Amino acid sequence: MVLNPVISKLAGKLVVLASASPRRQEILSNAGLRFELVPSWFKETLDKGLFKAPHEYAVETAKQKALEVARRMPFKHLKTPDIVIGADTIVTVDGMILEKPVDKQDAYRMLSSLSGKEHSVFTGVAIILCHEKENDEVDYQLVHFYEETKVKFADLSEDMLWEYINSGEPMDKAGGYGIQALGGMLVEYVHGDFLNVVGFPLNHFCKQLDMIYNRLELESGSVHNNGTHLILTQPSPNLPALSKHSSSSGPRPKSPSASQTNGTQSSPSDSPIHKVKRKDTESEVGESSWTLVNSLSKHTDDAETELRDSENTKLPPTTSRGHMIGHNLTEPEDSGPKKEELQRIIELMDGFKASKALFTASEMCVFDLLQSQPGLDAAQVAQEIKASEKGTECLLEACVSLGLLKSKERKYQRPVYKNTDLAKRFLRSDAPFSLHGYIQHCNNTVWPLFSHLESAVREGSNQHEKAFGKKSKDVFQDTFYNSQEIKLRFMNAMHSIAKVTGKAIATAFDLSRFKTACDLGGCTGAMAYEFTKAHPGLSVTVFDLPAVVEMSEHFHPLHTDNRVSFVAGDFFKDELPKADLYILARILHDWPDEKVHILLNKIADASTPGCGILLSEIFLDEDRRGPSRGLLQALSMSVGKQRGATEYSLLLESHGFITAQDVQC
Ligand SMILES: O=c1[nH]cc([C@@H]2O[C@H](COP(=O)(O)OP(=O)(O)OP(=O)(O)O)[C@@H](O)[C@H]2O)c(=O)[nH]1
Repeated sequence: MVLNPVISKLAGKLVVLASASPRRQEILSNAGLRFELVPSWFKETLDKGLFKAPHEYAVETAKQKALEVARRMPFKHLKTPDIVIGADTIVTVDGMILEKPVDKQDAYRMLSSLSGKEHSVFTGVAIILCHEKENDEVDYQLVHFYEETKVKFADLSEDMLWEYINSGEPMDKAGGYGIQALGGMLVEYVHGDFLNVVGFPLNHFCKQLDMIYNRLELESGSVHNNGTHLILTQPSPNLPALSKHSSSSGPRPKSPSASQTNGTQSSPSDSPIHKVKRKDTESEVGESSWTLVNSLSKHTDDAETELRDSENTKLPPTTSRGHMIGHNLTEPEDSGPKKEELQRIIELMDGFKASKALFTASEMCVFDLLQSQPGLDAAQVAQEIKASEKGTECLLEACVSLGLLKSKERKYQRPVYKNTDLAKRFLRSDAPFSLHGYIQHCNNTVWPLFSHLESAVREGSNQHEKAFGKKSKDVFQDTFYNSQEIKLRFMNAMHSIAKVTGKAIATAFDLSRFKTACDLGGCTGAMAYEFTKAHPGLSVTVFDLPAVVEMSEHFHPLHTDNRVSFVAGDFFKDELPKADLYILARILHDWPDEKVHILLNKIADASTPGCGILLSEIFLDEDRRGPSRGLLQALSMSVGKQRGATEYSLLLESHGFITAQDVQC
């Protein structure tokens, strides 16, 4: 029996703790985790000046410790672990990073700098999930996070300091003290996770395991954390007769009681669903980010977020590990371009080439072909897709470098190609989680719009006319979408996204009290089917434009479920079907505030107390500096608007809905 069910998810897996720290070993084994100990050989010598914030340094060191072990084990231990855990603890005070003291004098300098002051303890943690491939290569999926705890020291007399140093305790401990032993006597208070100070943030670790094993699993696989949030809201019980309000398009008067009822939100500890948490209060659990690393390349799509997050806590660079020399508060001299900086810029410059290679391979049905005929060489593929041999070879090689295809070298023969697991799961057109439709939309609609980005920025308007020769005001109703082919393509895109994300959205909240739902703009019904699959007592009405409903039949002939029905109408003009729960998945960002008010007004009119709205969108950070995915999408949006959680909550509140729960999935 283990107390935490997520720990039990690791039973039967080869879990490796890449740490020599006896405290980390003790914390994890006390929690019931069974692991093998392989201390990391990584030397903690990263240049602190490269990091904008101390936690970035701790996280990077943790990553390097874990990666070193993950890479070494298959060769030196002749086995590949399933999971490798690395950690690094540092102390920060007065703009300095303190690690383990190198000698007594160093310990004295550290401890006297902590005397009478509050300082921060950061532990960066890296969890590496290793996936062995058929060709003996290993793919590494990297999850990393950090935790911050504030600790205040009492004023320390010289006698106390030296007595403590002479005890020998400080020497192998970050900041020169061990809070769990004699060092505890020096401490006035601790704000945050105590075990984080000792060397391992167990609670945050379990939450991450939960994310990995319970929350992000999509049937047989997992999805990348992409910054999509959901809000579940319900009308404030203190607003009487919601449905009796006039249906004017303006906001309803805000109820002063609406925000008070927020106090009843469930807490992260008693529910898997996190309560609404603003960025400025998030430090209790720190930040987490996900990076996918394969054996050849590193996709750092969250690097930008990390750099942004760090800007609030700039540290001057220290010159050596944990030493207090070099209180340099001025900018360091520019020593020329750093490898990491250049790499980031090059990744950005090349990003469009990677996208276009993926789109082209997908359009030319390369992934479908290699699914039905794995092991073709470039000439055979070229013949099948009716393309030049030279061009095909380049495309196949590019796809290999992007982790979409695998190639096998053969003696005196040309290499042969087959799909990677990623391509099998997401890129072939008949895969259950196929993104083929969405990729086609990106290639044929989004790409042309982005090629006119400069005009869009200059003119502040959408570039449909330049890109497609047709003006577009209302993308869903105007001439551009009147073509059957384009409409079908758009529906295909929405269908594939709904299938990939639907289960996570449908299961993010406890919806057991809702019996009927209405998926507004529910398109092909893919999302509705995920809801009925996940909730046996729920019936869902898909409400969408007549032309969409008519064509939706193409998408669900095999999945007929009598709990999913379709109603045709315009949600801005027509009466909405009655339901206990209204689903708004990827809808509101398409519209300006005036239109959103019209729609929310109509939902409020159709609602009775106890009804809810489930909102799924990419939420911008409160400072609107991320996530990039949302901000980049905004560049090609015509009339819509990307918003943050607070902005959405205020819009909902102005129509009498309180934000009950917010969850990221
Ligand atoms: O109050 C306490 N604060 C810190 C510690 C221990 O300090 C070290 C921090 O060092 P690091 O993160 O570099 O880890 P290492 O010991 O070198 O082990 P690795 O092999 O994992 O690099 C850590 O051991 C904390 O437990 C403490 O005990 N009390």
